[in-house]
Amino acid sequence: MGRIARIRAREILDSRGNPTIEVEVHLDSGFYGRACVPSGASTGKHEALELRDKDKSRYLGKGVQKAVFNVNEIIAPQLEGLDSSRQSEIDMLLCELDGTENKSKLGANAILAVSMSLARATAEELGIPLFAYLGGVRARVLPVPFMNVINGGVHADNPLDFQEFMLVPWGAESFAQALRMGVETYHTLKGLLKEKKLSTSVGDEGGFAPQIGSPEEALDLLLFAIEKAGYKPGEEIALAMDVAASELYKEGLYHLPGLGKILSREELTEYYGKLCENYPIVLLEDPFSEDDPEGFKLITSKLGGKIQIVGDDILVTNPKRIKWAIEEKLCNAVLIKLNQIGTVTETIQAVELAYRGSFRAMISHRSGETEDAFIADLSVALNTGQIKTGAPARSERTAKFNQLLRIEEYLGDGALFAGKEFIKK
Ligand SMILES: O=C(O)[C@@H](CO)OP(=O)(O)O
Ligand SMILES: [Mg+2]
Repeated sequence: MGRIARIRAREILDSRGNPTIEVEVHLDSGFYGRACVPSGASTGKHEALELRDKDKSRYLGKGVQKAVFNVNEIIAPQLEGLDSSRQSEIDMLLCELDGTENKSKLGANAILAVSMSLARATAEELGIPLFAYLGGVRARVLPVPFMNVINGGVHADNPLDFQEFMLVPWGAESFAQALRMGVETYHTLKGLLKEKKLSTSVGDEGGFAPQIGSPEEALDLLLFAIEKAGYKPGEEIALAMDVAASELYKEGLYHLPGLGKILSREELTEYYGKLCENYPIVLLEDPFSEDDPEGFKLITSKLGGKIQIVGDDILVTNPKRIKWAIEEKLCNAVLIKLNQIGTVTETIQAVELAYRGSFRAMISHRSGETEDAFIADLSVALNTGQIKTGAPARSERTAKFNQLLRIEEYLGDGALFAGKEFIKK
């Protein structure tokens, strides 16, 4: 296999106009792989460290020149000459070179960009698609797209307390059909908002950010849009929410200013129970704070038999934390974000661990994204059956949807759309 000849990093921009890192790994055979790293806004405090320069004279302190330097000057000399197909070995070497628990020395952004472009370079050299390189012959499940069409929380400037309201077109026969169902509903929703004289401006992930405060109002709008677009709510298109509750948690209570309420863990659980009775909700992400495992335990005991309870901030794609969540029955699914942990190998390990504990896994984008569609390939490679990558109307999000369309076409009759089976409890 090809040997690593040269590694180059550079500073580019993400979808929020903030700097991020891009890396190219060139092999001696002439093939190369390129990858860009995304960036979160509602980040978990146990995430691997995203290295930023803090030099206020450049990009208001958000530059990533230090991470670029670490790749070009520290990582590259160590990796040059190595066989690029030894992904897990090289990923472990990267962890060793860093030497810290949270990749704070070299930066998880620097390390991940190398890890991802390494995988891509090898796939290029082998002449096979990235998903096939990462997943082999088993990789054939096209995920149900969880489409975040109403944004709130720290991703939007509206009063909605909950961060994401998602369409789940799980009744489709193929990914392409699921995407079309979601897109039609998205455009119908836009018309509906206009009719109601509500704003059609969008949040960070391309979902609308109307000036509404209650989750019920958002969910009603979605139900109405689904029906108006000609689909059956629940049966054909279900709903999901990422509450991102770490952002709402202060001194043991959940502050919901948009709704005009401050709720205890028990009251919030009751509220979720009612929402799930009244709406076809199939998944709740981060319903409680990363600092409130008791809340997670409570809701999983109450609703975990019916719907997916997904841990994002609380688990941060970290195998150790996922193990803890399985043992303690904190939730029954895990959100998977490459940059929360920092290498491709550890991300795959996190998913495998989740499966062994009978957890579901959902591959996810970040609110600050790039044109890189790595996660689309990853979702098929690992047969997760579910992906969330925003609304279908901004290029950094459609890049992932479009890549999934290509993969489905490439797999032909071998493709299997996840549908309800991968989502339903
Ligand atoms: O909370 C989340 O799940 C993500 C992605 O939707 O947001 P962020 O990237 O801001 O952490
Ligand atoms: Mg989340």
